[in-house]
Amino acid sequence: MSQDTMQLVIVRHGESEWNKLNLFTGWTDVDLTDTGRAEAAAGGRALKAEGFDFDVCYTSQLKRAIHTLNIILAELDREWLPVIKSWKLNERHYGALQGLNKADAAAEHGNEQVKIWRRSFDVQPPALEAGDERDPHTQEMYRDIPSDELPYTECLKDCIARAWPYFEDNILPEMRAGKRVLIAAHGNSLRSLVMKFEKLTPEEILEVNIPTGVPCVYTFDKNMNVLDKRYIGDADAIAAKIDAVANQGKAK
Ligand SMILES: O=C(O)[C@H](O)COP(=O)(O)O
Repeated sequence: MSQDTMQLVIVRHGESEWNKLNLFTGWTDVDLTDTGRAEAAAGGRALKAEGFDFDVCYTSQLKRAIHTLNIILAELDREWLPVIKSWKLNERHYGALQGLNKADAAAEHGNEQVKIWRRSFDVQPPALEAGDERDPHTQEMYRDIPSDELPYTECLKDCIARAWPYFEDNILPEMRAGKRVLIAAHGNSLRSLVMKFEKLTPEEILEVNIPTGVPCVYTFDKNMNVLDKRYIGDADAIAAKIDAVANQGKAK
């Protein structure tokens, strides 16, 4: 990397148990499926084949992202790298939709409503009731997080409001210092970063879907303008995966 450019690799976790069942997941802490583990391993091998190396890694507090990162690091023989976990990179909180089937929700509420819940910039899904068993305020995982920072639901705008300052305050300084950074996170926490990286409008981000387990490399100039963006892997297979994500919210 020349001193004038900065490189960042982002990867969405591989297929999770709830991706497979097509359930709204959000902060539900489900694991990867065998397919998801295989996707992560393939992503790691693709990075290795292209000669990528990293100095520091970031992920969320959710095991599907953590395990994806671990599998990639194993493929790269870099399990010793520092890994920083933050809830600020968690998936967008899907509120009371968490646990519902996306296609069933579309059959009940219509494809358009489900697309708004999934992809709109500033429409929140219905919120959890305080004390619901899914309420992060009651979960051990978040016991150190100030209660007023934890959500009951989030739209993309809310997710950006926590993920972007985290990126600017913690990750960007490492990139500016010349560190090669890998982020393993989630469909919508990564869409939050992508919207800011690519300066997309709310209309443009609506059509962005991120495939599972495929590393995406960004090259920035020192003012964080994107010079290049590319997914690593077979273009047709990646396009099919992106389509599959977009179609998850359609009635069968
Ligand atoms: O939280 C979820 O259900 C997924 O991780 C992302 O879902 P989406 O593509 O429906 O937003």
